Amino acid sequence: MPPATKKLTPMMERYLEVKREHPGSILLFRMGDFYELFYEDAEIAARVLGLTLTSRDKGTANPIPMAGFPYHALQNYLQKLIQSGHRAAICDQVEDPKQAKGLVRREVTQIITPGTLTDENLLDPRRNNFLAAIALDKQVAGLSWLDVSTGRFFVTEVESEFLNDELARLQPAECLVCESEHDRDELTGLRESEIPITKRAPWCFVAEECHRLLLEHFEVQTLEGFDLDSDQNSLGIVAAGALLEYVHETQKRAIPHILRLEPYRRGNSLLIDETTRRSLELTQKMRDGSRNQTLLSVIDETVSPMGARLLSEWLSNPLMEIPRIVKRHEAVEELVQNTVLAREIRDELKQTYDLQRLTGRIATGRANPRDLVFLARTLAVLPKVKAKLSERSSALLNELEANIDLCEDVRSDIESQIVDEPPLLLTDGGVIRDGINEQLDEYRELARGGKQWLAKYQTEESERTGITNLKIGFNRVFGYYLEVTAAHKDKVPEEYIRKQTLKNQERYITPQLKEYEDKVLRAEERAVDLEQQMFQAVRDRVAEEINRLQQDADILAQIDVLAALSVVAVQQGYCRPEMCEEPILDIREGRHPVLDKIQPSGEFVPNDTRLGGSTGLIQLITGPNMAGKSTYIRQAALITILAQMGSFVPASEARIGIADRVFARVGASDELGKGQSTFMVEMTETARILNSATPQSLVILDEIGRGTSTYDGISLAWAVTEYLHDVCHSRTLFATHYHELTELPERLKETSNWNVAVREEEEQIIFLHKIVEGSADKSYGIHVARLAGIPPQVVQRSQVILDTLEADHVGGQNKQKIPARPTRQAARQQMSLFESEPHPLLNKIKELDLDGMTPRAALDELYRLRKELGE
Ligand SMILES: Nc1ncnc2c1ncn2[C@@H]1O[C@H](COP(=O)(O)OP(=O)(O)OP(=O)(O)O)[C@@H](O)[C@H]1O
Repeated sequence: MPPATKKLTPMMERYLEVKREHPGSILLFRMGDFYELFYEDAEIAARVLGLTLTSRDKGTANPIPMAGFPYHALQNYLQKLIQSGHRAAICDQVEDPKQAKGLVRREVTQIITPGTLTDENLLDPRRNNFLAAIALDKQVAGLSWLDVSTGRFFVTEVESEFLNDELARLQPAECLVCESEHDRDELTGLRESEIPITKRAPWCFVAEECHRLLLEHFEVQTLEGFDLDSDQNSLGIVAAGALLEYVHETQKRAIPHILRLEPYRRGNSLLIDETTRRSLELTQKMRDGSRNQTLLSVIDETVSPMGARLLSEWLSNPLMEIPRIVKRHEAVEELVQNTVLAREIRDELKQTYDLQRLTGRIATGRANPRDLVFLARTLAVLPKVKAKLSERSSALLNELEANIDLCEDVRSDIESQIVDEPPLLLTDGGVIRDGINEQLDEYRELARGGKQWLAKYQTEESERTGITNLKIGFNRVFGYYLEVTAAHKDKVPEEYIRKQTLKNQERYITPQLKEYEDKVLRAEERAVDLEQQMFQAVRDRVAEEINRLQQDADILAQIDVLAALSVVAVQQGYCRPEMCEEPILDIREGRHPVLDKIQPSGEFVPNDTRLGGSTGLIQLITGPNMAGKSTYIRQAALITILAQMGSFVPASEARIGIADRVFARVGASDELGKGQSTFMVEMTETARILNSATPQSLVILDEIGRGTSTYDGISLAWAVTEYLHDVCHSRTLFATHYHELTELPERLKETSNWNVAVREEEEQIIFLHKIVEGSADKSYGIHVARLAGIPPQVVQRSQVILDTLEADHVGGQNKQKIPARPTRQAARQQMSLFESEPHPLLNKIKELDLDGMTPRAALDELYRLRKELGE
């Protein structure tokens, strides 16, 4: 910031004023054709955006650091700023510099933050970009989330302990919290996550004010119409109000496309906590957070961004009510059976644009001419989709078809006025069609035909006055003029007004020429102005129909998802699951959807899974490392989730009892950075399962108790299984290496032993990946260690130790001592046998023709070899 004593120019004064009003944002200050940054902002921009750092008032005692970029590169630089975790305030010139008296007025027209992006260049088309807000009470949290680009706005209240699960589901791009609540324990998870947090002043979270803001925005007297009771949902309303306040502040314009506040009820969908979501890799890979090789990536066959976002929502919120699930299954089935229909519908959907985000831009007045044309093209698809869906047998497809609003009026408004291929920018002109506005046609005619008129005027005047060499010229000072040489001076008519006298010529103007000049010169400008007005009128008219457009967007998204699921079902050979209320899981020839897709066709070994009903509730799965235990237990969870989201499942047959929650505790997650030990994390997660699992839940456990001493581990795993059996009574798949646990089925009637078959061939183990009844007798861990490249010396040594331990275990009393390990030298020699080149004598021995030698010759050879060795 500048030293107080320094006298600044009025523009820099304005800059500082705006900067003070927007603390925490990088200020992009429009100056002519550039956006300029000053002081610390310039230094940040130089670093983050790679701009050259220069200075204003160079050579003075206090030069101001400065950096800038051309205005048309704004989107590019904004993207980099946002991605590097900054927020940007865009300060534009809000009056025409030509008409400005004095300094051009500049105002911040938008604040860009990660959660309030609306520009399509800054958004991932296949993901929602949620802004979330949290309001805390003692045990409850109000949570609200909104995608400003589409206008979808939700609210809920959750017990604080489930806040992280909800955030993991939503993956917001930015989260608002009250600055006085920022450090509270409930927000530890949020603080440790990568979600950018924006602290807001406590006044943004005042309940009455938040409530008032919502009423005002939706222009309603009460929120009951949204199925929200102000009292019961007060914390949710605080969060929603605080969120809306922030959106107003950053968008700086009306946001009429936010039409509804939808209450979200946690209990209505299958609950999947944060750990489970991560462990099962539903939408993100555990290791790097990428989308590749996740469940979402293998089922995402959608052809539109709206469909892609909805599919991800369905996957994140699988349903609980059978009729709703079955309705989706029926629709998918109809499309599976009619692949031609599915293909044709998808071909139509490929012609659509992102209707939800287009609508958002239209409503906020940010739509450009192309957006309107894209909207019209999307609407043009509606009658075709509607026709294809007419008279279908499934209820959902029928319902969607019936609700499609063709919006022909909107489309004809656009098509009748806007050209088919308009320029991106209104200022380029040529947006509105010819022949619909006389004034506009005249301007255009003038602009195009101006030169012809001048030529005609010149000829006419020349003939009329007899000035044969009369010429029309133009200069910047007084525009168009008629030029007469000295020889014809006396023929100049009275009405000519002399403007300039040169050595050999005189220059004149006439009222007609001026009138025409005025028209020609300004025609283009006026045409553009008029086009702008006409375009805005069309846009405003379209904006009045947002409700209908959003409904169509939602319908197209659903059709896209259903068609995509049908394509997956056909391509991957999925079956329609039968849903039931009883807590059973009966999967025939089930496959892991991701591995099945990435492995070469036919290599994945299908397995049956049967839990509940007459079969026991709990399966203990033992078996060698690498055999496929984790894969098998995860596939059961993934199949349940797929079924409940409305998809077909990778199996030949499946009967699935609705699950209220799916829990997966799989391996050690990398929480060490968060100050917790691996074992602590494992136990915390297990505690959570035991405290929340119900007889409707499905529990997937992989290796409980591994992070502590063997006996502690076994004892914990044992007791956990008993608790799940006796108290939770949940369907459970438990993969373990503790063979001791295989005694459990003798004591717990709902428990059975399973293992993954392997075949031993000579030294080799062949993994068959087949789950069979009974317990495994060996782990083959050492074998797997060898496959993984553990040094042979370690492998051998571990085999010796294992043999001793096993003998102990079997022998009971007479504890054997683990044999001492080889000395270092011996170990080294042993190593050298494994690792270095074979000794040259070995080859000589190998090459001896023993059968062709006499005993004497053999003895001689032996002496010779020994001598050589001695040397
Ligand atoms: N049913 C199957 N068909 C084909 N390949 C499979 C199958 N199940 C597992 N695999 C392959 O075996 C690998 C190991 O599987 P998985 O991780 O499930 O083994 P595991 O028994 O849990 O091992 P560990 O006990 O070491 O964790 C998988 O990455 C996959 O490549």
